[in-house]
Amino acid sequence: MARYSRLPGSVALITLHNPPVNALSAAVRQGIVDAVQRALKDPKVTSVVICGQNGKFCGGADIREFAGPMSGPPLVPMIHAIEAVDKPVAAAIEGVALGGGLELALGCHYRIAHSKAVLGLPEVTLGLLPGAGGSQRLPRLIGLTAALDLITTGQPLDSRRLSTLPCPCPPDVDSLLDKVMSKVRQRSRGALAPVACVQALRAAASLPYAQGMEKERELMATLFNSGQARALQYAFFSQRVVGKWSLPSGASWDNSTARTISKAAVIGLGTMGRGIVVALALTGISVVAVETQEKQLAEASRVVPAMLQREAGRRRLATPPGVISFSSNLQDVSEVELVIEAVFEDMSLKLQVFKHLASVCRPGTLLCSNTSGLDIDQLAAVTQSPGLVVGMHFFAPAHVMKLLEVVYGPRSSPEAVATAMQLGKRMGKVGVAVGNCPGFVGNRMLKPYLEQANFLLEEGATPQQVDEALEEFGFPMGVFRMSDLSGLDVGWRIRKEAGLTGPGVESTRTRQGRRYSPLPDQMCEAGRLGQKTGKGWYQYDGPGGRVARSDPWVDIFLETYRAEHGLVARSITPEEILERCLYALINEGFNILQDAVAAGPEDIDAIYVFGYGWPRHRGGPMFHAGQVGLGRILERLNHHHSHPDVPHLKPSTLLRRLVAAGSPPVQKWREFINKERVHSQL
Ligand SMILES: CCCCCCC[C@H](O)CC(=O)SCCNC(=O)CCNC(=O)[C@H](O)C(C)(C)COP(=O)([O-])OP(=O)([O-])OC[C@H]1O[C@@H](n2cnc3c(N)ncnc32)[C@H](O)[C@@H]1OP(=O)([O-])[O-]
Repeated sequence: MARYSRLPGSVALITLHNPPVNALSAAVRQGIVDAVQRALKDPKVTSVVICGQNGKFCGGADIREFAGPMSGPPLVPMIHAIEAVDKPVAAAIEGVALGGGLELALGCHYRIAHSKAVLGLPEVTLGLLPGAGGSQRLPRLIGLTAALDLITTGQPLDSRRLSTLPCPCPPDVDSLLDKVMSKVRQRSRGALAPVACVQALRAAASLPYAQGMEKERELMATLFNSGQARALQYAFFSQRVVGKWSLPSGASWDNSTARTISKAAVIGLGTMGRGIVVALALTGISVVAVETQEKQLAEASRVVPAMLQREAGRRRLATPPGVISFSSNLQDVSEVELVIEAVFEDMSLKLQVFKHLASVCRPGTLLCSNTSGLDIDQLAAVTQSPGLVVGMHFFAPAHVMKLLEVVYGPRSSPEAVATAMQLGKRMGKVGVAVGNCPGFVGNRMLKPYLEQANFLLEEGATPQQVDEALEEFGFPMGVFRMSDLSGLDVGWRIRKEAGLTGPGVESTRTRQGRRYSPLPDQMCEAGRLGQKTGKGWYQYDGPGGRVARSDPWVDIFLETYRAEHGLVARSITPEEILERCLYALINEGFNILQDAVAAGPEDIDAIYVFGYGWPRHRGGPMFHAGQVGLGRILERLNHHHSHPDVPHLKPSTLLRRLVAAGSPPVQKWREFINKERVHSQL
């Protein structure tokens, strides 16, 4: 027989009871069948354990029964039925698990054995074979070679511990490990942990257990004390910290209520708009996708459903995607709860769209702009409810990239911010609430970084040198390769709109009172817009080509430019490239914290890790500043700033104050900034 009992809580215990070895007699089999049924029916039971009475799991089929006609439930379907139940079943093995006993355990979902337990399939010694699934399940569990040995000899085994087993390896183990190592190094450039993981597994494959453990200990000690582990753990927490957003008004994630959106609209179906439509639909939201240009609308109606299908398939979604309806008429957004405008990055066009939306949408509709840096307040000002306007700055491709900057203005309501943040979360984004200023956080910091990269070209560096230094640091792509990918004309248009370049603007190296490098403008004027034209800072196989090769044209172009402006090329080290580009970016990060555009360093770091390719194992720019040492950053900024031809590196007041306060760790900066603000030091 088999006894059924329910342990305190939710575990059902089935105890085989048939002394002396709990052989699987007809009565025991019947007992197991009944007990399993009971466990399944009891809603309080969530898992089942099978064990044997008196410290013996089971000695196998009852050999005595073989002599006569079989009665009771047959063993094979009984074990099948156990394997098929949807509550987890574990075999707790003490003493022996032999023959049918081990086959019963193999049908369970988990097996746990006492160190002194003996397991085996001795049927062969009785002129049989393991006929209750043992010959089929065991090789699947332990591999063919070991199963062959066990089943053909019938020899029992001690219950082995993993530490006593050799590591099963393919014959070409070294080439496998070499291949994985080079893949890992390429994928996670400069990251220590993935490399150490491969080294630890190499030790498992090639060394006895004790030596393998020693290697594991050594590797772990190195990782544990590395800055990278601290950076990655910081990145883990900063991702969570940004979800707990707060606004200067005191509104925050825990005192603001978000609306649940079920119907939304996207205006403008260029690259960004299409990605946003897909991202929304993937969450189950019904989307009205509006595009007024006929050609663009026809193309989007063809491309977007395919994108959605591909992405839904890739994510194996539980929720079916929302329905997308395409329209050329802005009037069709009148019934939605939220609109995301994603038209061309042109203020007058956006203002026009917002005015139109304000008249078409029903009162209370949230109006969001996917701008990468334009003034949200200006857009809010042309609507009846400025409180319902926020920026939702997505990153291309919008259905893939994790970052979402949620931009609030002084008039944005907590409800609007909470709704945009919650919507971002539903889309699987890392939403970061940021204040309104040109470029918000990400692009505002990018500007001095790009400026320094251009100045470095003027002073003697090549695009390759700059890119190599940045890629060596851990960026997936250097600044010039990235610029070729996204198109040089994007920045050109913005600079033209800002009056920095274009017809009538004098070609000097100082514009609007600041040093300016016209190099990128001149590249655009020469038709070199990047990958799309097959030529940019690099040359490609043709328009749309992906493989960047250095281009002698660019070298001559730079030499001519330097000659025209009387600049003498000097040799520039990778260290200087990193200092000039990264410290400029970091310095702007301090200005942003000082201006309260970002609530804390974690917000900036999450933005850079999730949206700008900052290597995660370096935590983010602000964390990196802490690791380099704030004093050192300040000293290098001062050094470069004092040079007459390296402008825009004046150290931020906040950085100076932090250094004066003894460079507190990054986790203390928020508190420090708040205190300084109270005492009006910032
Ligand atoms: C369509 C068909 C489907 C078929 C399904 C096939 C299922 C399966 O693959 C076939 C099997 O399991 S084949 C089975 C595979 N299993 C095996 O071959 C295991 C055979 N058993 C052993 O090797 C040893 O008995 C143990 C190591 C279990 C205990 O050793 P120990 O502590 O020195 O004790 P001890 O002194 O040795 O025995 C004590 C008493 O128990 C008695 N008894 C024991 N097993 C019995 C059994 N299965 N049955 C009945 N009785 C069994 C034993 O006779 C003795 O009785 P007695 O009246 O007091 O004299």
